[in-house]
Parts: sequence; C-alpha cells; structure tokens
Amino acid sequence: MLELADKTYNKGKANKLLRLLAEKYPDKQAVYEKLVYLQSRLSLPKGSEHFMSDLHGEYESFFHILNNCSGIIHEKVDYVFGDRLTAEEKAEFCTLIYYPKEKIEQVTASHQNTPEWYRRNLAQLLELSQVMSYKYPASRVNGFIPDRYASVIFELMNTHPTVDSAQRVYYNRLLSTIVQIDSGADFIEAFTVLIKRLAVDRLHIVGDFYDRGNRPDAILNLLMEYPSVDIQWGNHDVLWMGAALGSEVCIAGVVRNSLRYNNTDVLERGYGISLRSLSTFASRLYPDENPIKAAERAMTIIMFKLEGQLIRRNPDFQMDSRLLLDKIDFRVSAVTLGDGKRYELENAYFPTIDENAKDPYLLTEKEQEVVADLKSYFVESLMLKRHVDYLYQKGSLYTRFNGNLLFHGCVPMNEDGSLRTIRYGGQEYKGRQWFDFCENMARKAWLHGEETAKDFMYFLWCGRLSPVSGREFKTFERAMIADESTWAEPSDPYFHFIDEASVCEKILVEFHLEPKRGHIINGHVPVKVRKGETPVKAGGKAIIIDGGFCKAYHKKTGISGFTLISNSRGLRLLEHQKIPDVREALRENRDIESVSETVELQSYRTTVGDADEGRAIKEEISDLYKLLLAYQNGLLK
Ligand SMILES: O=P(O)(O)OC[C@H]1O[C@](O)(COP(=O)(O)O)[C@@H](O)[C@@H]1O
Ligand SMILES: [Mn+2]
Repeated sequence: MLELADKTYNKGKANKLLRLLAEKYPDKQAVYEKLVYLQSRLSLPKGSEHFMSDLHGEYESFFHILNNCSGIIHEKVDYVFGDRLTAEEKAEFCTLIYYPKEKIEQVTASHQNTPEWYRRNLAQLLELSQVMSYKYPASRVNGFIPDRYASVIFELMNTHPTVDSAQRVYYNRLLSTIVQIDSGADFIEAFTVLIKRLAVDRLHIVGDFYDRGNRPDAILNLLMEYPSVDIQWGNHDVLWMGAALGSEVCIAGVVRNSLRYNNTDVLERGYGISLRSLSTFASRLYPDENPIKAAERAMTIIMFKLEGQLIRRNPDFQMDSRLLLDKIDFRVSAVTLGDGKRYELENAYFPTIDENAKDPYLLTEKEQEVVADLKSYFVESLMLKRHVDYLYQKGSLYTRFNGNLLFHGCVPMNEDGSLRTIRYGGQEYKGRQWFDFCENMARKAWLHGEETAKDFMYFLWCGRLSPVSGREFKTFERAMIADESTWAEPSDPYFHFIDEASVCEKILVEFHLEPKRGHIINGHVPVKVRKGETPVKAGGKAIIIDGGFCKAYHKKTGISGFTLISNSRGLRLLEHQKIPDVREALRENRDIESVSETVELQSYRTTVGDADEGRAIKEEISDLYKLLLAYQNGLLK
C-alpha cells in the first residue's frame, strides 16, 4: 500500500489527486511509461472529423456514407494502390470494405471465393490498414479492432515481409492459416471495421434527423452503435423530443409533418404509434378526401388550436402573429393577415370550429380524445424514448470542438448585425447566454417534465427567436392560403450577416473561441448549389452544410448532400452528387459520386497537441510530473 511519507502533508486537494493517481500508476516506471506515451501522442496529426447535417430520415444515403466514410476510403485506396490495381479492381475492393458481409455472399454465390481470393483481399486490407494507422499510436489502433481478432491482426500489422525473409514466411503462414481454418470472412469483416474507425475519428451531426424522409429511427439505431459522435439538435429533432415528452402541440406538429410527407410508417412501424383513432375521426369529418389528406386536415386544425393556446399562455415567445384562427371570417371564407389585407382561404369547410363560439382555439371533445390517444402512444413508445434519451445524452444546442462552433440554425441578431437581446421571464439574454438558457429549458423538459419547458420545445421548433429556427413560420398561410406571396418566411438577419467575416469572428468570440482560428458550422438552410449558391460563407469562416440529403430537397439543391471534413491539413467539403442504394452499390460496385472542394488548406499540420484532446493530455502530463516528483523526493512511497 502507498503511504505518504509526511502525514501532515496528507491534506488538501492536490494530495488527494496524487494519491488517486498513484493507484493507477503505482511506481516511477509506470509513470515513465505513460509520460512517454502521452508526450509522443501530442505530436501525432489530429484525427479527422466529419460533419453532416439535415439527414431528414434518409437512411439509405446515410448508411452508404457511413460505410464509405464520405468517400475517404476510396481516396485512400487510390492513394495506396495507385496503378497496382485497375479502376474496376479498386471499385470491387472498396465495395468489399463498405459491405463485407454482402460482398462475400455475392462472391460465394458465384464461386469466386477461392483461398487465393481471400488471401489477396486480406493482404490488401492489411496494407491499407497499415497506411491509414499512421495517425494513431499502436495501442489506440489495437483498441479499434474487434476484440476477438485483435491479437492476430495486431501481429499481422507488425510483421515486415519486405524486410526479412523469415518475416515473409511468418507473414504468409499467418495469412494462409486464417484462410485454411475458414476464418477469412470474419477477418475481412474485422479489418473493414478497423479501416472505417481509422478513417473517421469523430462524427458531428449538426441537426435535423427527423421528418421528410422515412427512416430517422433507423439512422438513430445505426448511430447509437457508432463510437464517437456528437449531435447539435435541429428544429425537427426538438419537435420530436417535445412530442416524446408528452407535449400535445409538439405531438400535433410531428403527426402533421409525417402525414404531409407520407411518412406515417416511421410512427406506426418505427415507433409503434397508432394513428387509428385519428384516421377514423378524420374520415368521418372529411369523407370525400383520401384518408391521409383527411388526417392531415384534421391534424392541422388541432395543431393550430393547440398552438394558439400555447401562444396565449406564453407571451414571451413573441409569436402573436401566428394567432390566425380568430382572424378568419367564416362567412366569406377569408382571413385578415398582419398586413391588414384579406386573403381568400383555399378551403372553406371547418367542421371542428364552431363559427359562433367565442374561442376558436378550443378542442372539441372528439379532438381531445384523439390527442389523448396519440399522447399515450408517444409517451409509452420505448423505442422513441431510447432515441430521445440518446439525443439528449449526445446532443446539445451548440458544441465547441477543436476551436469550431457547431449549431443548427442561427444566433439571433438585429438588423445592424449586433446580437439581439431577447426578454424571457423578466430576464434579458443574448448570444451565448440565450443558447445556454434555451438548452437549459430543453433539459428541464426532459429531466423534470416541466410544462412551460415542454411548451418551450415547440417554441424552439418554429419560433422566430429560436436559435434552431430563426424564421417566422408561415404554416397557416402555407396550408390555408393559395396566394403564395403570403408564404415567404421572414428570417433572422443572421442568415445574411453570416457572409461577413467580421460578424462570424464576433460570434466566435461571443462563444469564447479564437476568432482567427475557428469556424462556424451550421445546417438548416438548404444550399441551392444548382442556383450557384455556395455553402462556404465569409471566405470560409462559416460553412452551411445542409446539402439536401433529403430527396424532397434534391430538386432545390441540385445535389444529394455535403460532408465537411476537418483533418490535420485543413478543411475540405465533399459535395455528393449521387448516392447509390446498397443494391446498386453491390451489383455494379457503384460508389458515391462526389466533388471535393478545399475550404482551407494549412501550411502546417494540426497535431493532437493543438486540438481539444491535447489540452486534456497536457493536463494529465502535468499531473503525472507532479506524481513523478512525489516519488522522486520520497513524498510517496
Ligand atoms: O428546418 P427546415 O427543414 O427548414 O423545416 C422547417 C420549414 O418547413 C416548413 O414547415 C415548411 O414545410 P412544408 O414544405 O411541408 O410546407 C416551413 O414552414 C419551415 O420553414
Ligand atoms: Mn432545420
């Protein structure tokens, strides 16, 4: 047991820390070993980070991107094998890395799975792994290999067949034994796991998993297996989070969005939420409509009613302009908007609104029943709870990572580019404090189920002053008025100031980041590449990576999504032109077609020492030096 030489010294925090450390490093030799490891680790290049946003339920695309690491694997294969393999061979080899199980099945079915095939592919996988592991200390690489295969793969990685003939014999024996004992397929799979881990050190998802596409649940299931992720919530995510916590108005919003995009499978099959009572109710109300349209209409009115109640009990949300049900003149079927003008409504039939009632925002008894029924499903869905808990655990409203600032939407601003002050609950907030306050509210809704905090989730979804929305949503106009001039959604001045470097720098400072070094990374606004828009703002100070993974946006953006990559050399943007589905990929060895654009190229290489991880390592080093000193001067025995 360790004992302190000087009993009187056995006080104070520093001492406690040393004793704790001593449990882990019980002698000088253990400290030496760790110090050498940490010191050298600081000098390695920093790992690569991949950023994506606005996945909007597009599982297939996400699955492929995760498997091919946004195209990085193909680039590495090109780099390592150059002219030694033909383009077809490389494509085939890449497909094996992306989908090892399926590719092996295919090869087996066509009887090409000879021992030679296994040996060749294993040798190639090994070579690729060796080159890609240069950024990591050996012990870390070892940690990336699935456990059961780690010792053999580690051994293979450390043989040098070109250096010595005995080594060559040993290497050949290792490979042929793997194949002989029929474990080739397992080892191939283990290698592909390792390669994918080596390619992406950290994944950031800048919001909007939900809505539009049909498998957000599958995306989250996949991500939950992924080792190193952080999430910045998007407005669609917050709406679903509020719904899972039982906010009725959020539930109405979620159900309506799902109906609008024909995505009810996510609710019914993904989360076990039945829409039966809503469908029955809606088809009685609107017998001539198709069932989905009828349900959407019924839900839209329920949502406007619940939203109206929410706006009235929360004047601080400043959403009064959205109170429009009471501005309808039912006799002539028109509504008077904030501009004082009357607009004709597309549809004059409102069976759930009593035209003579004082309050059009009250739910009918039947509507209440439908909402109560839906709510019971939302709060009882275990799968939804799992996903929302995960979003809370891995996610936040903003993240600071290696000097960059990540958030989905905007920092509310004034017309002159200064930070906008927002009053809420008698207090004033702006900039980072407003983000912190909003995040706190979202967490209160989760941890304490507070009703105001749950209302706040709806505000975050669509409020003009919400950092994840930043727009005045015109849901009423878009749903009820034919005149499209009423549909435009005024948005925060942030969205044009983001193109000014000085404003970006001011925001970075506001979030305690270095203005010259950092970048702002956002999603939320689809970048219309087709119309010549670029995701790179303010000469690279800010990057908006909403490239439309979602099929509904492909026409608008003209591409299929972006991945931003930050590696030790700088920042690079991949513009994905077309993402194949798995069947296509397997059948034709098809890959993502992407165009690469350099956003920032550094003349130096960022090391682990320069990254956030380096800061933690340096602290550990300094503690270890203290421990070493304590051993050396006899303070610790
Ligand atoms: O965060 P996103 O993806 O921009 O989604 C929010 C937007 O979607 C909308 O609800 C429009 O949806 P619709 O296209 O279904 O009418 C807008 O009102 C809002 O600005
Ligand atoms: Mn969004």
